[in-house]
Amino acid sequence: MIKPLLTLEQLGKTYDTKVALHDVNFNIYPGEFIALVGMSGGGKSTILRLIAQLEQPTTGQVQFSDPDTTVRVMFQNDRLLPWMTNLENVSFKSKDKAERQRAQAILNEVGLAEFADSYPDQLSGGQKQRLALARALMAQPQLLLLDEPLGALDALTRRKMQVFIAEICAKQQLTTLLITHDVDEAARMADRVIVVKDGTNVYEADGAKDQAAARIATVSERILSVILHAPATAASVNG
Ligand SMILES: Nc1ncnc2c1ncn2[C@@H]1O[C@H](COP(=O)(O)OP(=O)(O)OP(=O)(O)O)[C@@H](O)[C@H]1O
Repeated sequence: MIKPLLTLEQLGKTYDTKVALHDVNFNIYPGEFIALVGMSGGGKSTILRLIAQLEQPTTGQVQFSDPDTTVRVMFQNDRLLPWMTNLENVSFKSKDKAERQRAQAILNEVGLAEFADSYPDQLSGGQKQRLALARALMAQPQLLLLDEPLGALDALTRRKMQVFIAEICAKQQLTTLLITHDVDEAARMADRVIVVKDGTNVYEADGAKDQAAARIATVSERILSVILHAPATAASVNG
């Protein structure tokens, strides 16, 4: 049996009296692309912050099979440094020649070869997100967390970036967790879609990655119906 990269076990988070998460249980396996989808306030970002260890859970745990697993997060707000060139944003101004060459190779990989010496403000929204992705890839993460990375893009650029990111992650067999409000995006990009509702994971569906449009539509419809209608009870967790 394949060992999970990490396990979320009975995970819960309470802020003062507000229960943000309760009874979250799922595994993430090496190489898979998971999407967490659900309505605003459901708890998706809290799950991501607990996985990234930016916060500690109130109950339960996030258990990595290897405690040295490298995790990187890419946010919607691209967090690029405007005073550094695009190459420096990826290499973090490393003095090491091999590191600079690796940064340039990653820039080439994300289609920004000719933008190495310009600055983030000279890039379009989609290009900025490619740069943010390049920066995350530079760390050679075993787990990439994507927190609504495409939310600010226009519809066409967003579609292009969905394909682009899914292809890069598949090519590098990079374990990826995407958070999104967009049910179609989840179905299109992920191997597995987990619906998060009222602070817990209520449903899982196989994604439709690389499949025909009709299948994506069917998967999306099923997920949407769960988001809108299924009660978020413990009995339906993973059901
Ligand atoms: N620091 C905090 N203090 C108090 N409550 C919080 C805090 N962070 C999150 N919450 C609450 O926890 C719940 C889950 O929030 P979370 O941001 O995880 O949801 P989400 O599904 O990611 O929403 P969105 O899609 O809008 O980002 C919400 O009710 C939110 O108000």
